Amino acid sequence: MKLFTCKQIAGIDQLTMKLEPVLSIDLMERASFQIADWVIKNINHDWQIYLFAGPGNNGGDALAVARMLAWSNLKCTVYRIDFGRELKGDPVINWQRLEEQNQVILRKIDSEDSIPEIPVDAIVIDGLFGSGLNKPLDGLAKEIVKQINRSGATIISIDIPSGLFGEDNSKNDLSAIIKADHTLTFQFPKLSFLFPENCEFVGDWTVLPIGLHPNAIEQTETPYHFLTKKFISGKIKPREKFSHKGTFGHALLIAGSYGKMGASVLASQACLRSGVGLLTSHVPQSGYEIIQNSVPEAMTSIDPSETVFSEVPDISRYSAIGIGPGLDKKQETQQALKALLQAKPSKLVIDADALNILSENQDWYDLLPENAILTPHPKEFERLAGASFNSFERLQKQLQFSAKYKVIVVCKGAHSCITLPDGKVFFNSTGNPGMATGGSGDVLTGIILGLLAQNYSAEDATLIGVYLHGMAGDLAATEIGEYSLIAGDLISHLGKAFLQLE
Ligand SMILES: NC(=O)C1=CN([C@@H]2O[C@H](COP(=O)(O)OP(=O)(O)OC[C@H]3O[C@@H](n4cnc5c(N)ncnc54)[C@H](OP(=O)(O)O)[C@@H]3O)[C@@H](O)[C@H]2O)[C@@H](O)CC1
Ligand SMILES: Nc1ncnc2c1ncn2[C@@H]1O[C@H](COP(=O)(O)OP(=O)(O)O)[C@@H](O)[C@H]1O
Ligand SMILES: [K+]
Repeated sequence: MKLFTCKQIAGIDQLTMKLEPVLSIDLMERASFQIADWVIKNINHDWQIYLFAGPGNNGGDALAVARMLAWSNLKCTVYRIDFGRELKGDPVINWQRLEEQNQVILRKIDSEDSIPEIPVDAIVIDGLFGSGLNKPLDGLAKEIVKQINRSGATIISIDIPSGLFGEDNSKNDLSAIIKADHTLTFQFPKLSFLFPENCEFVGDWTVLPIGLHPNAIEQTETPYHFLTKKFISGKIKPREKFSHKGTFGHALLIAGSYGKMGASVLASQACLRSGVGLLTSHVPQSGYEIIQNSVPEAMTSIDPSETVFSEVPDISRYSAIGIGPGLDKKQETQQALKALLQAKPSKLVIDADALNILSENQDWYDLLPENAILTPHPKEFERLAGASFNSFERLQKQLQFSAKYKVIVVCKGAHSCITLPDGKVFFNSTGNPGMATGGSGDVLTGIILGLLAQNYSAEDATLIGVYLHGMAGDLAATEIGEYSLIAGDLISHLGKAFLQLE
């Protein structure tokens, strides 16, 4: 699914009106109906509803929603912010319709004194400002936001929490943003919803389709995408009847050190469960029995060192290489990693300590093979590319890194963010907090490696791998819950995840 900036969404609205065609007031009615329908289905009807309406179309939505909720006999009061300017356009029509309906209490807020006290057991519907916000809120608008946030009431924001920008909030006043419990957003999630620091404002979010025109969406170019099941399913290749293990590639995994062999075991098992033909796990001598006993399907390549990775094996027979989980950062490992990069493997996934070694030797970045896949978590990315003020800034750094070194970067998190050298960005939609547990990342490395070895392109191996990994986590969580989920559960649910994508 494409993701757009608020400005682009406004353009898509305009195009939809022309192409469908549909009048703006009717599009607002359609959007508002979706909100009202969700509210009616999801809230306690005995509770008092406080709707806050701003001066623009977000306020217009709130006015229409109030009318629709009153049809269902919900107890509504509308508070319209009055900056002393005349309402314009569709909000006027919706104000008139509300007056004519005469079932909703209508109030204006024109000073701090007229901001209502809101009881804890109320529902607030926030239609103050939407995608048309043009500067941080201040004055009366900010006071209303603060009062709503203080109330402890359940807050439902229309389209976007008022005060939050859809993309960059680096310069925003964070004390002047609604902290919603739920955000009901039209047609596309806004980019800022996908950044962890905005979770306190956005709460849970739901996308409500409002029938924006497919041609308008198609015509509007964007680098941003949200991974969907349909998109990923379309990339999975069926296994041909006469295929054999040679068809599905031979992966080499360089992982594990004395005391951290679990990383090698997890990544190896995940790689095998991802459909690879053959896997060789390169381990230090002390890891030999461990890997043989726990992953009998894998072949082994034994390092001369007792404890760490110190020497690159002959890489010519492998279709793809994964390196990093549990590797440690000893001097001999650092030199062996450099030697591997100098050998220019054509398909490479780099994770964990291999990334940490790289960040301590930044002059090696130029050795990174084109389309290498780097899978840092945010801290590892910070070591690679420097600190960022927030996730939006980090995304800019990630894009620059991908473009400069022609590599794919996966910055892992709740919505893992994938950047490609050509500037495309993909956010993941699967996964859950149960996956925030040691070894989850090792599993991802194994999955991506397995797909790469099967000759998926670096881009597809990354997108499928990240999506599948989160999906396995979601399937595991439905069975055993998030608390007890451990990395091994991701591996045991990979098969079911593949089945859902076939
Ligand atoms: N997406 C869709 O498909 C559809 C979208 N729809 C809805 O439209 C919404 C977008 O509406 P919108 O463009 O009218 O902007 P909105 O957010 O109401 O705010 C603009 C108003 O606020 C003012 N203002 C701005 N910043 C301010 C500030 N800091 N402090 C004070 N004032 C400030 C600004 O005044 P100005 O500064 O321009 O004078 C202007 O009056 C969108 O979120 C969705 O809910 C649906 O109805 C139909 C389908
Ligand atoms: N809250 C979350 N929601 C979804 N996925 C998550 C969440 N927390 C962590 N994950 C996923 O779990 C993995 C954790 O990787 P990482 O931090 O490298 O773990 P480790 O180093 O322990 O293997 C990543 O793929 C990340 O996207
Ligand atoms: K809003």
